[in-house]
This record gives sequence, C-alpha cells and structure tokens, in this order.
Amino acid sequence: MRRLHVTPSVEPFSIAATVSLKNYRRTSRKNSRLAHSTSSKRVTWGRTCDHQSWLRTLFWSTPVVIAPMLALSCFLALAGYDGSLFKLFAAVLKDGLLPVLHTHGPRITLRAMAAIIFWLAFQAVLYHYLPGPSNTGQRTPAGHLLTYRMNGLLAWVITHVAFIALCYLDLLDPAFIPRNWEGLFAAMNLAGFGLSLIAYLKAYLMPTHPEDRKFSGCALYDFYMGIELNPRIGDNFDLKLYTNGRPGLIAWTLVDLSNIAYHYQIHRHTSPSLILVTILHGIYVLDFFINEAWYLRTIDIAHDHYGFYLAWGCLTWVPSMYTLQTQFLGLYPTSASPVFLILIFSIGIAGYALFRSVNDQKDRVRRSDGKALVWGKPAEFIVAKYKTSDGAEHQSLLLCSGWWGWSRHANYVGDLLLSFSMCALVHTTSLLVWFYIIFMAVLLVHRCLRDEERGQAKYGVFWEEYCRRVPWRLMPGIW
Ligand SMILES: NC(=O)C1=CN([C@@H]2O[C@H](COP(=O)(O)OP(=O)(O)OC[C@H]3O[C@@H](n4cnc5c(N)ncnc54)[C@H](OP(=O)(O)O)[C@@H]3O)[C@@H](O)[C@H]2O)C=CC1
Ligand SMILES: CC(C)CCC[C@@H](C)[C@H]1CC[C@H]2C3=CC=C4C[C@@H](O)CC[C@]4(C)[C@H]3CC[C@]12C
Repeated sequence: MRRLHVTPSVEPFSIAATVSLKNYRRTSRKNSRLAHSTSSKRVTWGRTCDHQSWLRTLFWSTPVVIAPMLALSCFLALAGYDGSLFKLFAAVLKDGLLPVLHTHGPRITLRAMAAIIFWLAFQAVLYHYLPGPSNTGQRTPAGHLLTYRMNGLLAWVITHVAFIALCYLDLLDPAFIPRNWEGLFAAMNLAGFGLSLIAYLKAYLMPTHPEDRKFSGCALYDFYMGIELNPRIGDNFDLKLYTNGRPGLIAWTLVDLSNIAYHYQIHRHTSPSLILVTILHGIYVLDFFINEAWYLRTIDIAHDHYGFYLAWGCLTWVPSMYTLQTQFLGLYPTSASPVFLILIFSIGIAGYALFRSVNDQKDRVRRSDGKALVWGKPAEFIVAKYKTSDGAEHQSLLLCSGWWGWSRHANYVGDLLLSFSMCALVHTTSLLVWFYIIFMAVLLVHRCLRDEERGQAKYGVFWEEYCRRVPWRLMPGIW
C-alpha cells in the first residue's frame, strides 16, 4: 500500500476514501469540504448522553437487576430442576420463591469465599508481574493514549498448568468448581457487586483521568455503565483489562475442565458433546489471549466505561452464564449422532475462522497505518478525522475492503455462528443451554446500533461516507 500523506498546511481536514493515490486526489477534494463541516462541531463522542430522557436512562439501567436474576434462575434450574427454567418457574409459582431459594439457593461458604479471594489476588499478581510486550490502545476522547502490557497468554498457561499439576498431585479435586458451585456463585456475585461499587466511588473520589469520565445524570445508569473510561491503580494496573481479560475469561476454560472431571466422576465416561463444546470455548478464549493486543481496539476497551456491566459482567456473568452448556452437560448427559456432532462442530470452526479473519483484517490495517494487504490487494479505507476534547485533531482508518466492505460487522456474524454451534452441540431443547446464542444475538445487534451512534458522533461525515460505501450492518441483503 502506498502511503497517503496529507500535508496539513495544504488540506488541513481532508480525508481519503481511496485505494490509490489517483483516486485519493479526487475524493479528498470532496471530503475536505465535508470535513470542514464536522471540524467545528462540539466533541460529543464518549461524552455525557445529555439527549437521553431520565425514563430512557432508567430503563437502560434495568440489567443491574435483571442480569443477576437471570443468573440466579439458571443457577437454581441447574441445581434442582434438571436444568429446566420452566420446571423452576412452575416450582416458584407453586411453592413460592423463598422455599425454592432455601432448598436450592446459593450459600456463602468460607471455603468458596477464600477461593474467590485467592483467585482474584492470584490473577492480579500474574497481571502485574508477568513480563510481556507493551502495546498502546486507542486514543481516548480526552486525547490519552494508554500503554498496556500483554501477558494474558502466559497467565492463562500458568494458571492451567498449576490447576492440572495440583490435581495430578492430589492436592486439588479436579471437580472442585462444580462441587463448590453454590458457594462460588455467591462469592463471585459479592465480588462483582463489590468491585462495581469500588469503581463507582473511585470515579468520584480518585479518578484516573477525570476528563475521560462520562456522566449520564442518572446515578443508577452511571453505576451500571460506568463513569471512568480507563480506571487505573497507579500508572500501570488497568482495572478494565484486568477484569475483562483475566479472572473471568481464564475461569471460563477452568470451569469447563472441572465440569468434564465432574461428569467423569459421576458417570465414569466422557461425553463427546462436552469435549467438543470445551474445545470451542478453549479456541475462543485462547484466541483472545493470543491476539490480546487486538482487544485494545475493540469497543470494550476503547469505548465502554467501567461499571457494573464490565465488573460484575466479567467476574460473575462470564464464569456462570458463558459456561451453561458445560455445566448442563456435567450434570445431565445427552447423546447425539457422530454425523450431527461433526456437522455442528464444523459450523463452529467456520464461524471462528470468519471471526478471526475479520478481526485480523481490521487490526492489521490499523496497526500498519493502512499499509496492509486485504485479500491479496492493497487495503481500501477512509481516513476519518475526529477531535478530542483538548481540541486536537486526529485520524483513524475506516477499512472498506475485504470483510469490512462486505458488511460493517462481519466479525459478529462469525461470532454468532460459533455461539450457535456451542449451544447446538449439547443436543437439547433446554432454553438454558440456548441462552448464550440468544444473549449474543441481542448484545451484538444492540452493539451494531450503539457503534453506529458513536461512530456518527465521532467521525460525522466521514462515518456517513463509510456507511454509504458499506451499506449493510450485519448481513448483506438482510440488515
Ligand atoms: N463473546 C462475547 O461476549 C462478545 C464477543 N464480542 C466479539 O468481540 C469482538 C470485538 O467486538 P466489538 O468491540 O464489539 O467490535 P469491533 O472489534 O468491530 O470494534 C468496533 C470498533 O472498531 C472501529 N471500527 C468500526 N468500523 C471500522 C472499520 N471499518 N475499520 C476500522 N475500524 C473500525 C470503531 O472504533 P474507533 O472509534 O476506533 O474507530 C468501532 O467502535 C468481535 O469479534 C465480537 O464478535 C463482542 C461482544 C460480546
Ligand atoms: C451485565 C450483563 C448483562 C452483560 C455483561 C457483558 C460483558 C460481560 C460482556 C460484554 C462484551 C463481552 C466480551 C466482548 C469481547 C470479547 C472478546 C472475545 O474474544 C472474548 C470474550 C470477550 C472478552 C467478551 C467477554 C464478556 C463481555 C465483556
């Protein structure tokens, strides 16, 4: 890819929606006119959502209550009702909630509390002390460019080797997690709520970058979606990357492995479905750690603020809800034909390949400043200008070729195929097992809309040009 230099003194706000230098000159004249219209705009992206009514804001805060209730329902259904949410609701209607909670509800135990405290501390130590290459994230609305140390893969390997070694030496029961699930679930919730509260108070009392805070005007919404963008302890301990990328994600594969052991201890055989789901989960989690620097350029790190959504979400929702398939299979074996398993597993692998290829294209283009090949050809992109609140002007590349010319979120299509496969492999109609794909579909469709709003506020006319060139949000011809 030839480098496209825009000399500020000649065309201070020009953009290029181009593949080559030839096209660049033509489009930049048009784009510079467009750019002048955005450059004078107030910086609104990543800022207060002052256009929202309080009723709307309150409505969007309801997951603070709904998500823990959903997690509790799934816990109860697995603990006492054959993994059936319908049986659970029938029991609650018949006997009342309190007796159901009394018989099957989570319990705070000292052992589980100690295990969760140890787990969080152990992951914090690995996060802080393990070596790894440094990478910078995306520029924040206030203009900060933060550095992160990428040592997640090492942390994942050390944790799993330690777990296997402790089990091998008979110092730990490999089925420790499902056997202590009622206590662990309660302790994870306490930790998740506790960390969310700490994040909320820290945002007022000791903010890391006060100019990057976002206030909605509704305390509950601020607690839910977060105030600080990148809260840190000291200069280097990034609370968001630690929470999102360590205790929850590493627990995901550990919970799966422990459920395989539990299934084996109870039934004296292994389940092909359980192994295949664990392999898909393992690929997904390992992919995250192998490509950790890519994660710095995703919505979670670059745009989402740090509150209950991420803190409780990663400490409780991920280990308890993202593992529902293996928890179910650990307790209730199912059977499926080899042809079915091979077909569904192949769909999962195809979904993963799409997910990785799309994410990789964007990452390579952004990291190389556009000097990358996409599907064997020089990348096509829009050089989109935006302003930070300090008044400085910056630019980002919006890729428009390869998968990113096919739809604006082809990576979500791959993820949805993979999620479908993770659920279908269990071979049951139990709603609880299918919850993951339903959640992912809602989350990713909502993300498409959210990202659009934010892209428009950040890039203005450049975003409009991008949407004109790549009209489909998710699936060409459908949406
Ligand atoms: N398992 C799970 O629970 C979930 C998994 N995921 C997966 O995580 C991955 C990351 O998801 P997510 O962060 O939502 O989305 P993306 O990785 O697609 O990142 C979106 C950001 O990329 C930038 N961007 C948008 N369009 C372009 C473009 N054409 N060229 C270059 N940059 C662009 C924008 O940021 P900027 O401001 O920098 O321009 C935008 O905010 C996805 O693969 C998704 O499937 C996502 C959610 C949940
Ligand atoms: C409170 C709840 C209703 C919602 C909590 C949601 C969060 C726990 C999740 C939202 C986005 C999720 C993720 C995004 C991208 C990821 C990359 C992928 O490669 C691995 C998984 C993940 C880190 C994933 C983890 C959970 C979320 C943060």
